Amino acid sequence: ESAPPTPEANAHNDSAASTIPAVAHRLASVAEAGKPLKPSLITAPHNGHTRSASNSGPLKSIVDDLKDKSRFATPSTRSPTTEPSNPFATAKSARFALEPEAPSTPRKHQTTHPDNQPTPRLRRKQSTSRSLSRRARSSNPGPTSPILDESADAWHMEPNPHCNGGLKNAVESVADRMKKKLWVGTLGTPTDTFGDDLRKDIDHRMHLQKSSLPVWIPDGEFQKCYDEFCHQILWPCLHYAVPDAPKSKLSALRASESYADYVSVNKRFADAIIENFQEGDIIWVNDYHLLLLPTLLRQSPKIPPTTPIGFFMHVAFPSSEIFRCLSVRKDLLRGMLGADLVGFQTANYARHWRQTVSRILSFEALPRGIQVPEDQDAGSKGAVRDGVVERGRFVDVGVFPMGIDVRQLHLRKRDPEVAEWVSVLRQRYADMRIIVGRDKLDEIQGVKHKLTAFEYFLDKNPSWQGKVVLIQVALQTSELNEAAAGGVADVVSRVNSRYSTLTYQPVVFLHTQDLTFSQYLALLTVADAFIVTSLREGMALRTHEFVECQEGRFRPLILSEFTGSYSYSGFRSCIAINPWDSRGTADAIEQALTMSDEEARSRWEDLHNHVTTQTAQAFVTSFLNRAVRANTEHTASLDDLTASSAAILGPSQLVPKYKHSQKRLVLVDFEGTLWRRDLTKEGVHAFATSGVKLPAEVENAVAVLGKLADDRRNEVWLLSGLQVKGVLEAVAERVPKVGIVAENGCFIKTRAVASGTNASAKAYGGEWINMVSNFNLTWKSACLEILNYFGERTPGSFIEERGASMVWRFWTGEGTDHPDRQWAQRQAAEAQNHIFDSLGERYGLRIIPGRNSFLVLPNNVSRSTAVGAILHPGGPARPHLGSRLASSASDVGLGGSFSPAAEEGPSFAGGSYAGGGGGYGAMGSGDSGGGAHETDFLLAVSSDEKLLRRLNEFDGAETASTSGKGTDAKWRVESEDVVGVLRALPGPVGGVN
Ligand SMILES: O=P(O)(O)OC[C@H]1O[C@H](O[C@H]2O[C@H](CO)[C@@H](O)[C@H](O)[C@H]2O)[C@H](O)[C@@H](O)[C@@H]1O
Repeated sequence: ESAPPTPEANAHNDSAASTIPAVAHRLASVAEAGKPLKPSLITAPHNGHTRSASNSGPLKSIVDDLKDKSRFATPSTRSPTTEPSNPFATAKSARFALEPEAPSTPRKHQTTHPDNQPTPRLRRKQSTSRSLSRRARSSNPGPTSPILDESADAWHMEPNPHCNGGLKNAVESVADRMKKKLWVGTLGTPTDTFGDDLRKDIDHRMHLQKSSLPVWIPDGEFQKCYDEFCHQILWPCLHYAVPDAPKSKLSALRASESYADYVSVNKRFADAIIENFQEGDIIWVNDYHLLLLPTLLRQSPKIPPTTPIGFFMHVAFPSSEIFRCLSVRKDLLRGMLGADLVGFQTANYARHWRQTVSRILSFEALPRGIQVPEDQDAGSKGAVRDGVVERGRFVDVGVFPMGIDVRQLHLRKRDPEVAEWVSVLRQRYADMRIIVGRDKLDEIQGVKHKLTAFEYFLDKNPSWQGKVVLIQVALQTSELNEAAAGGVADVVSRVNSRYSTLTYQPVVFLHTQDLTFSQYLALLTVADAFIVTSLREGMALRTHEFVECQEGRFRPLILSEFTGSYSYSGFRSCIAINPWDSRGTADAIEQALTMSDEEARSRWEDLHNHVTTQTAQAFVTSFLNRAVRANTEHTASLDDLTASSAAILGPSQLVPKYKHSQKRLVLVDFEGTLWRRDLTKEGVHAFATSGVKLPAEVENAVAVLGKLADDRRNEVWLLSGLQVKGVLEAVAERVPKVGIVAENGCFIKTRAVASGTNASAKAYGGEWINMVSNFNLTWKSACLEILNYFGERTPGSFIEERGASMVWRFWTGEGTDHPDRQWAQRQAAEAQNHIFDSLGERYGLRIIPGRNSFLVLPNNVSRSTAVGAILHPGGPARPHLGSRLASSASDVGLGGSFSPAAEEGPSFAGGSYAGGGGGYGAMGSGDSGGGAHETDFLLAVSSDEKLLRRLNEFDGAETASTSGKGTDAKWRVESEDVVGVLRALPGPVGGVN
């Protein structure tokens, strides 16, 4: 994949030392001295290499192959040897001839063919796949043995064309803002024979000169990890090719062996990073080669939880239906979940990943990320209660489109050498149109599809024969991948044999190593169209480069709909193609070649607008900022947790403060805390109808709440996931002064209070407010249908239908290892998938998986949003406004500035209960007719850790967790003790109660 250049770094073949890059960015204050570093690849000392990872011999260049084939297949149509197909080869001699008049720019920017390098043939061998290059050198002494370095140094560095140049350039583009950084990666050359002294020397120089930390990996292990597991299993799968497709050369057994090496490589990276870790580092792990690394790092006691870890996936991510074919699917996903932030190139890839995690690991997938339950998180234990995940770690998921460093490319294309080659190319193809493509030579990038379509185009349009040339630049990949792409050479050969003449060759097939970056930029500049036919691709930055180079010409881009680039609106102004449709692609070629300048320019402007706004700089800064923010949010409460393991709450901790407070807010969970429900079908249904008699346990608890609510200094709220009808209705009747949150925030019953200061004053409030009245609830019938279907297959399961939400209880028996439970759990996962797929996005639903049940409810509604509404001055849950809002809720949305659509409602932050202003005194104003005091006592007893964490933001809040496990709350309390603690709070002194 091509990428923008930097003055010292050639974009498409120059990249960081890391061939598997993980980046630890040190944002320490020490400024990096000197110029930006030139990316490097270490080459082996010529006499020290005996690696035998493979004995297959050097990879034969496909160009050579092609030339051989063409020679035999099309003798009559070959261009004369004096005019080779490579335009640069021809032009080069012309250029040399012109040199006295047009002095050539020294090749200081040129990294593909530094002047001091060996022959191109040898260089091509060096530039094959990282591990294949090792093979080439190890098994073939003589012409293909390691580069003989005659300089004083025993070894030297050179660029690696297979690295992610886009990433390297992106990071360098913000070098001025990133004071210190360290690239962590592999060397891209066999290293088994390197002795200790050499390794130390390399470590030292890489660190000093390249800010790089080499990870030493045995050759065989690297080869299996990279060429086998990464390229034969993961890469195809991530690009929608099922791993066990017949074309895959790896048996299942080999795949699992190579996975062991993948694990090992990831561990070596983890060890290297951990050993070199410095307090304050941000760790940025890049791409699919290192999926396990985030969790390996997160589990290390040497990496503090406050270290931001970001993971970015440069390549595509498929639908869960494809990913689930991987035998190690769970391990890979868990590996990624160690990050604070997981980033993707497009919203679709991000969505696929969230769905895959939800389906395969059964974790809650929210629009903003993944909730990892505590018992699934590294090293912690806990439970999910009544369908609500109480505690765990949150992993943010975001979309960060990779871009190019437009500024640098702009500078680079002004290089006189580029202009020189532009003029050479114009002469060379004076009467012809040029279509350019640049791809990695594996099946996924669809080179064969492109060539087939081009052949079809020439066939269908004889008038274009002799007038258009396709210049295809190819980046070699591993032997196996190239085999999979098999047939490219044949198609080139066939097209050339069909349409070549003495002076015309329709397809010019070049390797990246056959041309310099200046030449490539010149090609992009003179191109009449650029064509990408990837069957699937993460982004495709070469499209960005083409657009930038077309400033002034504005010729069109022919782009596969299956690239990341295409998913951005600016890129919709390309000529879109389905690469599998040769006919359609041929039509697109014709459209591109005949497009009016006016139309082409208008399309180009849209494309260019994207390229110049979604830049490399924007990519790096937004990713790192979000990773830091995510970590800050995730660990804010952990600080408290680690500092104080919550003590047991008893009345003595509350009474003094309570006694001396005037405005109090008490929030208490209902089921699971005040009421231990019978969760059998009979037990649940017995209390879900109107007119139920409250169980004694509940009667007792609500009497205590009622008494508290009688104190006019107190505002008491019951928090529940249950529907209104049934028990909550009865509670509301029994204790009208207690406010109630039902269905996790879908409904709120305001407190019934008196408006004046004496007992005869008129009571108001006490209405049920529908907080989701603007949500379309028609999803419920479709959801019921799905659940009924799965219910029939899951003995003992039943549905708990509520007003705006629904619970499927798939297991009510004992034990977690029961085979029937395992079956039920699988059915539950399937049911969730169906609901999520068919209804999730359409209706804005979320699914919260529990241990034996799952809950389906509207997005962005939770106990936290409900408490936001309670705290919000003048909000829908304020008694004095309740009546008005009850009737007009659907007109005004969800109440003034408060809106549950803001995911978790209004921020509670602010350090006082008053929230954003107006004073939490509004809470008391219902009773007092307008008190201006702020609440000075807040007690929350809950198992909802998210809620407790948010309430902790208020100074002096007394938060108590009933979850029975690790908590961020200030206190712990057993559910059965809650009523006792509340009862011990002193009754009112004076007043009207
Ligand atoms: O060949 P690999 O070492 O396995 O690496 C995979 C490819 O990574 C880079 O491309 C990916 O990232 C680009 C920048 O974000 C993106 O534009 C592209 O679509 C991705 O596939 C690298 O540039 C390629 O050369 C590698 O093949």
